[in-house]
Amino acid sequence: MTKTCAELFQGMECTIIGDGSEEVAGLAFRSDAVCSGDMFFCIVGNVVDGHSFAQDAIDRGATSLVAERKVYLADATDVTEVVVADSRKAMAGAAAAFYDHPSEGFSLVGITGTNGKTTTTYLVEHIAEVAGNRCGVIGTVGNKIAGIVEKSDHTTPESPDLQKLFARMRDAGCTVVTMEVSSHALDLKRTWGTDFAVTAFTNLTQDHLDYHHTFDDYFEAKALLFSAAYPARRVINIDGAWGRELLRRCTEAGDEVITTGFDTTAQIHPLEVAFEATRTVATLEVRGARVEVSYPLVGRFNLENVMTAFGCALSLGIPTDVIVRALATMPPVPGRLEQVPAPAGAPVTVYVDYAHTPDALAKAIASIQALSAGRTIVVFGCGGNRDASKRPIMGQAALAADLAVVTSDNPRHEDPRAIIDDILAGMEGAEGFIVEPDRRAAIAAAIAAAEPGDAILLAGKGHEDYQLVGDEVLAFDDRQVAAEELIRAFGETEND
Ligand SMILES: CC(=O)N[C@H]1[C@@H](OP(=O)(O)OP(=O)(O)OC[C@H]2O[C@@H](n3ccc(=O)[nH]c3=O)[C@H](O)[C@@H]2O)O[C@H](CO)[C@@H](O)[C@@H]1O[C@H](C)C(=O)N[C@@H](C)C(=O)N[C@H](CCC(=O)O)C(=O)O
Ligand SMILES: Nc1ncnc2c1ncn2[C@@H]1O[C@H](COP(=O)(O)OP(=O)(O)OP(=O)(O)O)[C@@H](O)[C@H]1O
Repeated sequence: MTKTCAELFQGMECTIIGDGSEEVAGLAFRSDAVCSGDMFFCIVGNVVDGHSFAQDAIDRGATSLVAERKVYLADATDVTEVVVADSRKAMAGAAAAFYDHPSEGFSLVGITGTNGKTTTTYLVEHIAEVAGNRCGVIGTVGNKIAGIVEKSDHTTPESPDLQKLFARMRDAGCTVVTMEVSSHALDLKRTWGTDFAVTAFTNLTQDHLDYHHTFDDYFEAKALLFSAAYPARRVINIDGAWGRELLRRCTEAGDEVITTGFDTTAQIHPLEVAFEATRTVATLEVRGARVEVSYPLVGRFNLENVMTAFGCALSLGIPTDVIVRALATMPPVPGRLEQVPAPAGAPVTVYVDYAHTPDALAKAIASIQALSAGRTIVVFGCGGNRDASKRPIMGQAALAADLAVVTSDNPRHEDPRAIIDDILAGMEGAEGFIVEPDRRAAIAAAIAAAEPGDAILLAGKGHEDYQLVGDEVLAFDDRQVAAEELIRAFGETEND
């Protein structure tokens, strides 16, 4: 059912210039995407001022404008103009109203943190499904409605796209939706006006300082999800100082909190753990009770994600025995410590992992080392036109492996060799690493350098099946390339 302009802004502080009674057909924030009857939101961006596209939007058929200053109207036109203090907040609020506040129609779990968001959302989805829910998922790998996956452009979509997606999930009968909430999204108010049942924090380590500039600002963006703007039950990993600060704030605010982590004071923490080749078996203390879990994910960091997901599931009211049963059958998460199929008898094991932050790279290398008796070889690079300050730290982290192969990872508009030079600044004094800007050749070099029993970690691209070079999206899938190079090195027959 369509809404009028005035209905979308009911209860919001704004000045409506014009009639306000016409129906709004849709919401647009890009002038070139405007359709007839749309409401166009003028947003002051980091690159351009969206107010300068108001005329363009009207010419394309917009019948109402939302702006932070009066931009368009000569007095007697049939275009309604809504003047607000903050166009992004207004857009998110109007979008929630446009779709009848869909997030109130299911239990929404919002997960934020530098690493582990995707994995934790998948874990919560699986547990909720086993508990009998129909689920929606929103995140980096794609959006899922009751098991059907769609590609996504953003980890957390812009508010009109997000609310539309929520509405589709509500209309499809989803009872639990689990979503990744990026720091960009929180800062840009994409989730404003959304009703969360549970918000969860995984960790905070270096990333995205190209956008947030300082660690404090990065943290404050994440912390918004735990502020009065988003009342919810909280799940907080308290292994790091940032998590403990969040806990302090949430406790002070009187929020209901479940703490998780290796920290023995956490309400959910491990007592004993065995990291096996294809699964992890652990005894957890869960709010004072001993709980045995066994799940087919590997790596120490995944235990952190499992504990966070456990906390989210308890916050949703899912019983412990159902959570334990669900964890036992957890499907793999695409591109997260995923083993590449190898020819029979190939003496090396190759893993693909999405580690593209220094902390993730360090933890992925440590996880591989714990799984493998041989040496660990890491192939990695850093993205172009993204946080350059993390490059030398990634280089340093890679030195934990026995051999590092430095290569390209979505160079975008930067020269791959210049990116590699930034990485090498963190590897000064180290010996024996290989530099190979061509990612396929780098993977081949790692396989050629491997000795029987070695494990190779291809870090950075995970589930991605492309390489971003300039404006081009070139087909490139680490999993496929590694499988081909393994066949080239060791023959044709594949293992199961
Ligand atoms: C850094 C960032 O997030 N930027 C977002 C921001 O862009 P901006 O402030 O630069 O916008 P701008 O280009 O100056 O334009 C200002 C306004 O004019 C409008 N415009 C612009 C040109 C035009 O011809 N017509 C028009 O109407 C734009 O739609 C915009 O509303 O606002 C735009 C929409 O208003 C977003 O599309 C854009 O996301 C860009 C595409 C992006 O790449 N974002 C990434 C970094 C992002 O959000 N990533 C996180 C996850 C990160 C992670 O964890 O890895 C995510 O949640 O996806
Ligand atoms: N709890 C964790 N702590 C540190 N590193 C982790 C953790 N969980 C996953 N990782 C590492 O981060 C990589 C990405 O994991 P995941 O996709 O779950 O995180 P994310 O927060 O969604 O990342 P992004 O925001 O970049 O999509 C994994 O491949 C792994 O290397």
